[in-house]
Amino acid sequence: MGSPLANAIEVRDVVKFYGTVPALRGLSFEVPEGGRYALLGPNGAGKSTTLRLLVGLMKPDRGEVRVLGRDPADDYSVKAQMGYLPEDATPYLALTVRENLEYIAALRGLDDPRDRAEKMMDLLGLRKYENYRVSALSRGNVQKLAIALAIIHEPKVVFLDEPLNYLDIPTQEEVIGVLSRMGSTMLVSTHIMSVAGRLTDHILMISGGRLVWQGTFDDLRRMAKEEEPVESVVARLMRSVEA
Ligand SMILES: Nc1ncnc2c1ncn2[C@@H]1O[C@H](COP(=O)(O)OP(=O)(O)OP(=O)(O)O)[C@@H](O)[C@H]1O
Repeated sequence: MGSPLANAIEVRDVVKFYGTVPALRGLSFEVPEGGRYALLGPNGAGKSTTLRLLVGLMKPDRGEVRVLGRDPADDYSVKAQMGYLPEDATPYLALTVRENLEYIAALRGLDDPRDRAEKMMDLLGLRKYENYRVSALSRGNVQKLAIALAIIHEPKVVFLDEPLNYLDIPTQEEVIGVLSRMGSTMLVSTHIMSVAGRLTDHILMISGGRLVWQGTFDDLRRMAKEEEPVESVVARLMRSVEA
């Protein structure tokens, strides 16, 4: 479906209000198939809203969003090809780790939910908690399970909202390894530059509901003055827009 150069994600002139609060004010960007892009911006920039529109939970007030060429709010077949990790995702609290994985694998229509659950537990180091109810897990292990549930069906396009929240450093490395080995198109929302740098190779910087800059990490590094850390280049770009 589509040529190798097709865009997996398209956001065109999108405006979104919550009541009278503007969250997005004419946001546009594209992510090519197989691209690994970060949506980087300060608190309240509109990152989570953008992901909610892209997974079809809401519709834009103006403009359009497309995933694999289709409107995610109207087309259920495209949802089968997407994975979504919301911010602070909570799996079913009364079910065990294994039960959550098998249940979601079954709902996703996968051939062998049990096998798939086994695979995800091994991949994300959840095996020793397989019979724990979610309510008894540490917050970090809840996050790992939520990531496993988002990618259990090997989606073509993955939307991850602050995926490394709550994870300790070794676990972050483990999760970065798992996500990096996936061939999916990936859009990762974060306000932390180092998270963007570990998981993606292209930055979409947003502030105040608009795209303010985009480019690669090399582009950013080239913009750095002598000895200037990349984080400070990002802060400079954000300030230049707010001013
Ligand atoms: N349910 C809501 N009702 C009213 N306003 C909202 C709602 N959700 C978000 N907003 C507002 O919309 C704007 C964008 O919010 P959004 O959560 O998309 O930003 P964000 O970049 O994800 O922020 P954060 O990094 O803090 O999660 C903010 O001004 C926020 O206060």
